[in-house]
Amino acid sequence: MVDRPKKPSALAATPGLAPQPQVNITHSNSTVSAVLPTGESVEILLYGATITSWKDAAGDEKLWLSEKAVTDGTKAVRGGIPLVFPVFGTAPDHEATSKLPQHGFARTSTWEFLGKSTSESSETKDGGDSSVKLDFGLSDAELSEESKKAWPYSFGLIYSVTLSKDGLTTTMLVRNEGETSWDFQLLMHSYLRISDISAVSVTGLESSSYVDKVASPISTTTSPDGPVKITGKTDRVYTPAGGPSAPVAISEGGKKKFSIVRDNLNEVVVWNPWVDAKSIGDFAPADGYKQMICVESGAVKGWQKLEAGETWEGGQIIGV
Ligand SMILES: O=P(O)(O)OC[C@H]1O[C@H](O)[C@H](O)[C@@H](O)[C@@H]1O
Repeated sequence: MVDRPKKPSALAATPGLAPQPQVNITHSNSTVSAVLPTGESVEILLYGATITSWKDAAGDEKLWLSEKAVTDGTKAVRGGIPLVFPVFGTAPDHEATSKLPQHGFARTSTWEFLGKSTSESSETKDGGDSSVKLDFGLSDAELSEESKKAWPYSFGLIYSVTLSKDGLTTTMLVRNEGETSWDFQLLMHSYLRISDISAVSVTGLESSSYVDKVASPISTTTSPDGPVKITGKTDRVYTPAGGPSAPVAISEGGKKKFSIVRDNLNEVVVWNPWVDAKSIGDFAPADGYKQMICVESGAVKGWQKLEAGETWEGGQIIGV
């Protein structure tokens, strides 16, 4: 060993590394999971970059996942946070995306894990990392031949999932890597876990224009000046009057459970299939609709246009 008589005393006293998040790739490379030193955790399936679990420090699950969710990469996951891109629903009248299946290909493509970054916060007493950011990528190179044929554009997506003790942030960067312009829709389809839908109310959607997809014919109307209660099958696309930065809050029994703030995502889709859940093959238990509410942040009204080389970014923070 090299003798260092002039070794700086600070070096000699350097403490061990502060607690770091543990990030693991498990299940034969199909899942990425991270646990903060404070106990919060997240799990992301590379298939669809679908967040399938998000737990708080006490181990309580925040997301609803169907008991019959298929997680082997053969079908979009029923629950968690699937990603909708480049089309919301189907768009038979929109030439460029008309050949794509419902909600596009992002949720049924296998993403690449690009790595993690951490950040420290003085709030963490022991100086450990207070958040972890996990990045995932998808480009046309990774698409199935079928998807490439249906949507023949060059693109790059970077999806970042940031877990902190205060909540979960998901952001998407969309880049046009090709030489022609194209347009897209995008949605973060969050299935939030609640205990009893009859006790839930949603604020932040008051006096806002919304498309009621359950009404026949589908109609656009303005919501009343009060919280939204779910009392039957609900499928609505709101454009909240307060804009993306005004929180949409989900309370249960008067207690706030989630608060969602958006960036560049102007719409909020509220979905609960109610008793029709029994006709959704991978939705279980059939009365599981009582324990979930989808409050989804998206850019789904009209289209986001990207010229060659342009980048677009949008995201949400789900606070607890
Ligand atoms: O069954 P999926 O294709 O996963 O779609 C589930 C739901 O997604 C969104 O919330 C749409 O607004 C609904 O119309 C749709 O039923």
